[in-house]
Amino acid sequence: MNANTLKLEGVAKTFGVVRVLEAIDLDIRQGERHALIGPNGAGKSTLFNLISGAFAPTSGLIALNGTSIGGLVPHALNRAGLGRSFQITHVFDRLTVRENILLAVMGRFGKRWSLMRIGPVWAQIAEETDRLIAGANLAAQAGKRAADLAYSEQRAVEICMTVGTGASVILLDEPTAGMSREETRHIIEFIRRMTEGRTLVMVEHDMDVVFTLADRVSVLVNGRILVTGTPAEIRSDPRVREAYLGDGEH
Ligand SMILES: Nc1ncnc2c1ncn2[C@@H]1O[C@H](COP(=O)(O)OP(=O)(O)OP(=O)(O)O)[C@@H](O)[C@H]1O
Repeated sequence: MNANTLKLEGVAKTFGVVRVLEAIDLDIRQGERHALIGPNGAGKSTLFNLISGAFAPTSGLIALNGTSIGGLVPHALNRAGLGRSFQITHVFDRLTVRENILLAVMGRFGKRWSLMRIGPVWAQIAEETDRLIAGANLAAQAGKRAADLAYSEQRAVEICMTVGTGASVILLDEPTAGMSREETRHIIEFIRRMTEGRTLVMVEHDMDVVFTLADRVSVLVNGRILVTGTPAEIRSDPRVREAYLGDGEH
């Protein structure tokens, strides 16, 4: 049994002649919250896209619980227990908050949309949907169309949908992008609650979020992992300061 939920070994990605990622080794441990940070253009999104199956690696191994997943299509990854939320919101605008989240939870229970939602499985689906809605403080919005929500509320719906699929590894791409301080504070608490007992991998620019939420942080610079460590280790690492935190950009 492999203790590392997600393992990357020698992962590289080139686009044409451009080598974007090189020799990436990364061990994401079961149950940890792991942040990927780095200066603009370091390769964070590319790495995230490789892990979530949007791109296949040019070389190297990506394994989930000891099984290679490199190059699997997203729905196959989903079945393997990996759930991804996107930087660009992927909720269904015309459906209500509850319907959106219900859809994600239904998928987990292998159910399709139906008007006859009776029986023990549907009761379980409804219960889980309501638990997510309550956890995200979305009860007052449950009957509203997703299109009519504030941006931060749409992001919360999206995170509920990702968690609702039952994924044991949750991937979040800049979960607080475009949010106010207050919204950010709220969503951090929400993510913390929702990922309890699961593994979280996130790309995040906001250092307050990273240092508050992450158990470990990997710093990516020029397509390579410069260092992986606890927030305290990362904060005090002179290489990180030089390469990233000290560049005055963030
Ligand atoms: N499809 C592509 N074709 C060619 N080059 C690409 C492609 N996607 C990304 N790149 C290049 O790869 C490098 C890394 O990009 P990436 O978006 O992964 O960085 P990032 O760390 O996420 O940056 P940011 O913080 O600005 O989002 C950049 O130089 C980018 O121009």
